[in-house]
Amino acid sequence: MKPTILDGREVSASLRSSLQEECKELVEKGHQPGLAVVLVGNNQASRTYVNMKKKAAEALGFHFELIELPEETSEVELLTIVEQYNRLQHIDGILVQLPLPEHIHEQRVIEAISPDKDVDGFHPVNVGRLSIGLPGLKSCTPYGIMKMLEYYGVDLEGKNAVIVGRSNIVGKPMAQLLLQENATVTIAHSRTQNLSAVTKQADVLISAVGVKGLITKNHVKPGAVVVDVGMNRDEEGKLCGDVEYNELLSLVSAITPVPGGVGPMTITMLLNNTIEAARHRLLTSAYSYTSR
Ligand SMILES: Nc1nc2c(c(=O)[nH]1)N[C@@H](CN(C=O)c1ccc(C(=O)N[C@@H](CCC(=O)O)C(=O)O)cc1)CN2
Repeated sequence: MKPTILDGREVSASLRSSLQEECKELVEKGHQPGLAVVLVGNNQASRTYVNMKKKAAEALGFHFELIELPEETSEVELLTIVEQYNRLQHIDGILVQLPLPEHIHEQRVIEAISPDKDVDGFHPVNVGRLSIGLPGLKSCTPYGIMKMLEYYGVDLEGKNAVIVGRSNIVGKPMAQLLLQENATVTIAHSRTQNLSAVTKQADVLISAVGVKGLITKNHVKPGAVVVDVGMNRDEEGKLCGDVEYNELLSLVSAITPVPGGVGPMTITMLLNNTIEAARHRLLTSAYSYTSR
């Protein structure tokens, strides 16, 4: 039987149309959701992603500000800008595009963003809240994967979920989200012994490593659901994931393509988080929207 292709563009289109309605409601209440994105330096891929964020945010009706800073920007200058945006009442979400130039300490910058405006979900307060099941802003890529699995009706209850990769941005929050849905979760990583023996246990296998061709048919149990978070380039410069997609089509029950799988969900969940942040600030803060 043909596998279900987990189509991130389709899921994104559906979620974005609901988010557009939610944005309209907030505007009618007197507040336009505001997103500020900071781009430091000349990384071309980062510039592409930031432009995609701008286009998506404006299409929904958000107020969007792009703060472009030169490669030589110091950490102190960047921290000062983040602190300014923390105080701006018309800004609900702040995102600093990663990676940052090497002379800037990424974690210090992440921690400078107010947790209430941390639409990437990377601040330790949000990470901690996720780990104990409290509401908070969630990391966009794993949150998007959960939305995708929900859209396609993938049952997680009691299932073996194996995540390959233990990054703070994808692997670890992915584990927390799957655990919340009662999956039995394993995180494999670069020191895992006999990786294929571990991944073959997976009903749901998520690869978030960034190594082209890492996951082959020898790593996958027949009928598994496979989610590819990898963003790699092949010899011709074409975008590809961690998973040997074509080889797995006859083996799996569902699979994400690259491009067109997880990637679009990352930006959709950023939009979702900005709306969540705006709603939360509207409910909890005493500030007046007229003070903009
Ligand atoms: N502050 C952050 N920095 C980075 C994040 C992040 O979530 N927050 N994630 C990645 C890059 N990223 C968003 O910033 C991102 C990557 C890829 C896509 C995407 O839609 N990819 C498309 C293909 C696009 C292309 O052709 O190049 C796809 O997979 O279909 C969206 C967002 C690192 N930095």
